[in-house]
Amino acid sequence: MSLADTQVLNSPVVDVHSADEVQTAASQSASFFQLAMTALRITATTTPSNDRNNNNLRLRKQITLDEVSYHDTMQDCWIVLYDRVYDITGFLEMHPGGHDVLLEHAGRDATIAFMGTGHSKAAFASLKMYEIGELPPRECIYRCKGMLSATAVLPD
Ligand code: HEM
Repeated sequence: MSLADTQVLNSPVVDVHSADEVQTAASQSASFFQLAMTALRITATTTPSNDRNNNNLRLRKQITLDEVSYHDTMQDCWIVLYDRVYDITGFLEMHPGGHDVLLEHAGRDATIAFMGTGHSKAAFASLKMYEIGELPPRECIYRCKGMLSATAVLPD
């Protein structure tokens, strides 16, 4: 190997870029970063698994059981299912199981009755339309930190 070859091998690799190239690369990686962050945010708000155990990132109005209890009539009917509060006034007459079973739980937690009647996935999905808030953490019994059971069946 000649001396010239040794010098080439030992010389540091110098990558020369113009200021424009550097700027373009920087702005490309910045926009990639923004894109990635946006994707993360979308995933965080739409992935059900983030919604478990009170880690939900969607902000819901907190409504106490006491407040729910005032809405217990045919004209103003709220129920609680899996710690979420639903205003089902407009749904009473449309319920395939009849309005009376719903009214029996007006102003109360209806989760156990709802569970026991084996509702379909479609019924679970339709809950979203009536959701108006959630119980404060101290009143939650299904979506609590450390909860081991029931999480697999919770609606989103
Ligand atoms: C907002 C809450 C509720 C929604 C959106 C809802 C929705 C539905 C839907 C879509 C069905 C038809 C079958 C199915 O797709 O599963 C159904 C049936 C039924 N629901 Fe509900 N339901 C609600 C709350 C309740 C509650 C609290 C009870 C309490 C007992 C109840 C009792 C029944 C019964 C007994 C049936 C069966 C009717 C039959 O097949 O003859 N539902 N419900």
